[in-house]
Amino acid sequence: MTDKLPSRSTAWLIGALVAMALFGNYYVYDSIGPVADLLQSQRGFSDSQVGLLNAIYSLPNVVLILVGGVLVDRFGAARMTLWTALVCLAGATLTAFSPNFFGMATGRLLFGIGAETFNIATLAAIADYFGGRSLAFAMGLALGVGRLGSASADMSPTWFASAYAQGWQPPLAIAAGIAAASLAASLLYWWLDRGPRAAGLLPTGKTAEKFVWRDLLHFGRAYWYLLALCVLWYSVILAFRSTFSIKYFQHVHGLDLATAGEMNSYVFLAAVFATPAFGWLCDRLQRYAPFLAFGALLLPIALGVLALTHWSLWVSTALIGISFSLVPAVMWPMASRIVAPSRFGTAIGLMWVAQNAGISGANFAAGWLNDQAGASAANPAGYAPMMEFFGIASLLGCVCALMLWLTAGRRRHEVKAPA
Ligand SMILES: N[C@@H](Cc1c[nH]cn1)C(=O)NCC(=O)O
Repeated sequence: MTDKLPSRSTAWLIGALVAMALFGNYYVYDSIGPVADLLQSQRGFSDSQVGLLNAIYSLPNVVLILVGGVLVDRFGAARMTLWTALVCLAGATLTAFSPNFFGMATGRLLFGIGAETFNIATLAAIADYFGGRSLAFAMGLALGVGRLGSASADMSPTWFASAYAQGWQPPLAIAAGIAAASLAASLLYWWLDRGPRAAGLLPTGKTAEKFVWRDLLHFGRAYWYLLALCVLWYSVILAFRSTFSIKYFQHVHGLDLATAGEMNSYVFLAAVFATPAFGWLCDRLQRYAPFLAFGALLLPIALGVLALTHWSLWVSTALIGISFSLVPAVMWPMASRIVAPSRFGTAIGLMWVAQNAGISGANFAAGWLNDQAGASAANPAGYAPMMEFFGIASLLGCVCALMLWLTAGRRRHEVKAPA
C-alpha cells in the first residue's frame, strides 16, 4: 500500500459509481416483497414459497461470503464488483423470466451468491479510494444510496403502477433492468480503476498475500469485539425491524397494518439521509468508537421504551432510526481502520458469515419464543419473552461496543491498522 492516494475528483467519481451500483443491488434485494401478493394470486405460490425466495438469498452466504471476502482481497475490489454484478444480473434475470418456482428460486440463489460478495467489494472499493480522508462520509453516502434502492423497491407499486397492473412479471423485469444498470456502473468503475491501480495508488490484488486459514486468528482483539457487535446488533435490528416489528406494533400498540408499516418505513427513510450525515460527523471529529457505542446503546433503550412504557411510538422509532443510521455509518469505516488493507475483504467476509448465522438464529429464536408464549393480539403479554431476548442481545452488543472503545478508541485518531 502506498501513502499516495488517487485525486479527490477520481475518488468521488468512483464513489458515485459504486453508490449507483449499490442502489441497483439493494433494489433487487427488496424486489420480492412488493410482488408477493401477485405471486400468490397469479402463480398460486404459498407463503412458504414466497418466504423461501428471500431465505434462499442468505442460505449459501453463511459459508460463501468468507470465500467472497478472500476473493476480494485476492483479485481486488474492482474486478470482484464487476464479476459479482454480472452474477447478480444473471440471478435477477432468471428470477424474472423463469416459467416455474424452481427457476425463480435458482435465480434468487444465484443473486444471493453474487450480492453479498458484491457488497463487500463495494465497501472495499470505497476503503481503497478514500483511505484516511472522508471515509465514513463516503461509505455512509454509498450505504444511504443503497437504502434508497430498498425504499424505491417498496415504492415501486406506486411508481410503476402500470407494470404492476400487468402482473407479477413486469415489476421483476424492471428489477432485472435495474440490475443491468448496476452492472453498467460496475463496468465503468472497473474501467476507471485500471489507471490508479496501474499507477500503484491502490492496494493491488497481486500484492495481497496468499490466504491462510490461520490468519483468521490473527485479527486483533478490537476486531473480535467489532464482529460480536456486528452479529448482535444486526441480528436484533434485522430480526425485529424486518420480521416482527409490524406485527408487534399491531398487536401490542393497537396500530392498523398500514400505520404499522408506515412507522417501520420511517426508520429506513431516515437512514437514507442520516447515515452519510453521521459518517461526515465521525470524519470531522475523527472519532469512531464512541459514536459506535452511543449508536449501540440506543437500541436497548428503544426496546425498553417500547416494551416498558406507554410513550409515543415516535420516541422508539426515532431512537431505532438513529441507531440504524449511526451504527453502519461507523462500523464499516472502523473495520477498515482496525485490519490491514490486504485483509479487509476477509475481515468483512468473516463478520458477515457470523452476521448471517446470527440473523437466521435470532429470527428463529424470536418466532419460537412468540409461539411458546402464545403471543397474539389477544395476548400481547406473550411478546414479553421476545422483547427480553432482543433486549439482552442488544445490551450484550452494547458491552462489546464499550469493550471496543476501551481497546481501540481512546486515542484521538484511534487504531490505524498495520500495513
Ligand atoms: N451483509 C449485508 C446485509 C444486507 C443488508 N441489505 C443488503 N444486504 C450488510 O450488512 N450490509 C451492510 C448494511 O448495513 O446494509
